[in-house]
Amino acid sequence: MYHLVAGLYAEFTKKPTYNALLIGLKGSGKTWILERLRHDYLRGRAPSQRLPPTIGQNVLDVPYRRTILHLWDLGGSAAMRSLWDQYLPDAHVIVWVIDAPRWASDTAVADELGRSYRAAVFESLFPVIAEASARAQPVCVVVTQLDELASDRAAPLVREVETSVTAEWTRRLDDTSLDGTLTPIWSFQGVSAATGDGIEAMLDVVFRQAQTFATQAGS
Ligand SMILES: Nc1nc2c(ncn2[C@@H]2O[C@H](COP(=O)(O)OP(=O)(O)OP(=O)(O)O)[C@@H](O)[C@H]2O)c(=O)[nH]1
Ligand SMILES: [Mg+2]
Repeated sequence: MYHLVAGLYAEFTKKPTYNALLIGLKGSGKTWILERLRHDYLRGRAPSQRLPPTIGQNVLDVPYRRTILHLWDLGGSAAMRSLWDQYLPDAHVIVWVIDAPRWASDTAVADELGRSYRAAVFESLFPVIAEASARAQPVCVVVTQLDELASDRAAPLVREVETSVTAEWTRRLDDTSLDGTLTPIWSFQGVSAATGDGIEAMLDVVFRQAQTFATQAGS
């Protein structure tokens, strides 16, 4: 009897869980965002320079609005990207992380065949957006490390990323055989994992996107 009651109680009080997948180029700041959330919502340590590049995945469950946001943070190096495909289908929301200083300077990235940072972002982001759009999964593009810019440049840079990414997406749709009816459900957020600025607003947007997708998909 006890087990039955305990089982029913556990089932009754179980919180909905939404999966958020953090991806983006190596060194963009995914793990720092995860550690900032751990710090702000689970009283963990603030992110530090001692964090190594991610090999495989980091996981964090953030309690938020009577639900659990289950975050997967995957390594961004080219060798790690085959992992992304394995996680994509189970994500309720995809969080794509862009590093503001590198976007602003747009210098060549050695690990990305010497492409400029923006070109490397586009090359790796658009297949993910195409796949996500086909499944109606939402994408939150997060521009991070904004504390590295002068304060009056942060908001314009986030807008510039939005304009640039949406224009490039439209251009590629026109140029390729991608289905022209694919419409990304995306949002753009600016944060600093170092200071915590914008993190709460980002979490709220990510949560709402995940919840809407899960409700519509019945998952
Ligand atoms: N100033 C500042 N630096 C940051 C911030 N976020 C990340 N960094 C810097 O960027 C480096 C890389 O950040 P990570 O979070 O490890 O990058 P990642 O995207 O997880 O990289 P991989 O695991 O290799 O894919 C950190 O060691 C910090 O030096 C931020 O918000 N502000
Ligand atoms: Mg990492």
